[in-house]
Amino acid sequence: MLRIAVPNKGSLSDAVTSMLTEAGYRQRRDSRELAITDPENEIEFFYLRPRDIAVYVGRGVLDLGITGRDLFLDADVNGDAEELMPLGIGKSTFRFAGPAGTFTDTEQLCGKRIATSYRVLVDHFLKEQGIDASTVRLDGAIETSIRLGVADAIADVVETGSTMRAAGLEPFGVPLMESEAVLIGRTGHHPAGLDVLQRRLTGVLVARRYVLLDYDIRKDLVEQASALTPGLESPTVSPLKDSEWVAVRSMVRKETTNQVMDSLYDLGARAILVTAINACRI
Ligand SMILES: Nc1ncnc2c1ncn2[C@@H]1O[C@H](COP(=O)(O)OP(=O)(O)OP(=O)(O)O)[C@@H](O)[C@H]1O
Ligand SMILES: O=P(O)(O)OC[C@H]1O[C@H](OP(=O)(O)OP(=O)(O)O)[C@H](O)[C@@H]1O
Ligand SMILES: [Mg+2]
Repeated sequence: MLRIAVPNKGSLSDAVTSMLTEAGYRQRRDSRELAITDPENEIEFFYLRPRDIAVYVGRGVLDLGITGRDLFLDADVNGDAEELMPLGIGKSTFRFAGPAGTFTDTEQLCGKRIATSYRVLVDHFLKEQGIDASTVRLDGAIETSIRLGVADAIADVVETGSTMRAAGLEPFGVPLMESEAVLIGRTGHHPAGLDVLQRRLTGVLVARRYVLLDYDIRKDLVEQASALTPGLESPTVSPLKDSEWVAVRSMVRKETTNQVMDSLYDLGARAILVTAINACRI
């Protein structure tokens, strides 16, 4: 049985649970459940603090885990765990910030105190950049630390940026990293069932990112139309009763759908239909 750790609460929890449900796995109904078994898929889910997940995987106690890339790196498991695939959810940027108008560059952090919940990540970055600053490890509400005099700057997760703005802070310098939820596994280990899990998760990602586009087009325009809708491999072209025309079916990135439809219409395509993809295996 495959044993996998998933976030029990926080920003990643609901998104990861939805993704696993879409991928056909049983998920807990009650947030007090600590673990559940999905016997049909031979997989066991353990609901753990996202910050701890890399530790369980790195020590080989659990086969796999889903956590934030930033949390994974901050757990500092010495290469015992590795990132297997990004999941496109829980996206954030990790940035330095200070009182508006104070800092413009990370070099100005020399000799300053930086508050963060991600001390390993920040210390590593400072060392790499040769910046001699000290870090203050706090659990949360990092933004308040400057006003209370515990730190001069902060390093924290930014999603929309509204928390920082509300605290009168401004991000500065290059971001330390871009994060999102990732599937992690023990380094060099390939447990039975991992391939199926990855195929299913990829299926969810593709179903979320693409739609199916159908349209009719005059046969002599099919090459030009295919250039607009190349699909993942190659569009399906089927004959119509009217031998001058063909029907084309192709997968298209969701966010480009309307532009592609406009271009197809201008080219002469008609009966352009968009259908959502519920599930797929690529
Ligand atoms: N708006 C956000 N706030 C915090 N973390 C976020 C946000 N958006 C995405 N994330 C990601 O979620 C993970 C942090 O989740 P975690 O559960 O540890 O903290 P949290 O969501 O702040 O919850 P809490 O502070 O209540 O424990 C990180 O990988 C982070 O990059
Ligand atoms: O850029 P935003 O969309 O505003 O989101 C980022 C903020 O959300 C998180 O705080 P959280 O609400 O988890 O509180 P915490 O500091 O107690 O963890 C994080 O630590 C940032 O403060
Ligand atoms: Mg938080």
